[in-house]
Amino acid sequence: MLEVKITEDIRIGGKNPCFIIAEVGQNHQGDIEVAKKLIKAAKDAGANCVKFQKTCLNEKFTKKYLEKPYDSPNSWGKTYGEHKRHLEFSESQYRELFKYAQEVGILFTASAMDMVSFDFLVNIKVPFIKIGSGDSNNLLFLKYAASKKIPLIISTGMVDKQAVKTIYDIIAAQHKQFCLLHCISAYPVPFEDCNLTVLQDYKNTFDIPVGYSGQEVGTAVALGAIALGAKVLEKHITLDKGLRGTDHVCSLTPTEFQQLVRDVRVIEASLGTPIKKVVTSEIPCIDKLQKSLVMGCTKNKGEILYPGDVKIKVAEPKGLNALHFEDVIYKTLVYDKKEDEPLNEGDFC
Ligand SMILES: CC(=O)N[C@H](C=O)[C@@H](O)[C@H](O)[C@H](O)COP(=O)(O)O
Ligand SMILES: C=C(OP(=O)(O)O)C(=O)O
Repeated sequence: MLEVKITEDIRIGGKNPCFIIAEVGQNHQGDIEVAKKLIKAAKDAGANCVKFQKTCLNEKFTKKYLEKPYDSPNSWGKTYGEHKRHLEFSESQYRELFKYAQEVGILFTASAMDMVSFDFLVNIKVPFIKIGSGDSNNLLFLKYAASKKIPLIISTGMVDKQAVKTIYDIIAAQHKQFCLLHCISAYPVPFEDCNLTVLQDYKNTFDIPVGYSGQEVGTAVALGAIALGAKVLEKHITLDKGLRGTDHVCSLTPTEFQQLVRDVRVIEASLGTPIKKVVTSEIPCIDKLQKSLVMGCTKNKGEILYPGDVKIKVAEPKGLNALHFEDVIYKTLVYDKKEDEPLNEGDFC
């Protein structure tokens, strides 16, 4: 499988650990100090990257859409435009956050919600750009993004497999430095809609790293994604799930995020090899509790071992591994043997 190079030291895919993105999105409430707290929380939780959402409102939305009333407990204004303006950081605020993330020591990026935002992110030199599910049908934008040759992580919510193949073809025509994330765009996603096994299909279809962007509640599904081979994992992070905003409900607190990262690393370590074998750590238990072949009764040299004469027990010293039961019966004893004595190679012929 191809690897995607994010920095000199960080690659996605292959045998590299899963790349974990803490998605701040708009959980900063439009407050740069909250945004900084979330950057620090992402770093402390062990995420590889912290991500925001960069939008140029007039590029992403029509004027009419921005004038639409947004009457919702999650709203920051009377209209959708007012709401989004409250949540959008300026370019200089983005630079400040980028610098802060560098000071804290965590990769920083954003999803580009339109071409103007894409150019801005290229300009400030983020290591890669995320394209969210809102653009999974935006073939013009995808072509544009591909032409810029910057690594991309692309979510695939709100479209079917045919469209995902189209996304793949568009980017792959330019380069293969991109990942596709399985994603269901609902806030929160009901568990039965997560369709996590899509990841297996992505893995079988595409020769690039695939991952998961999860909008469901909690961490269990994300961990399932790791077991299914996700090489990128994105989850929202929040300081408080009770805050105003559409995404808090499906976000993780800093403590939960930290637990998630820890659990991801445990699962990765535990996936190991598909070849079933006895491993070194089992030897003490083999020595202590694995069963072996012993005499079921006392018999003398020259007598035949019938099935009822051989028993399988935990013994000290050990006899032959009990898997050899069939090899022993109907053989002739070459020594006298007492009940419970182990049976070893050389004891019969
Ligand atoms: C599809 C997409 O962009 N989804 C994003 C990423 O998950 C979300 O964060 C939205 O920006 C958010 O849910 C919008 O909420 P509101 O409409 O209340 O600002
Ligand atoms: C919408 C986004 O992502 P996703 O589709 O993965 O939720 C985003 O990153 O802005």
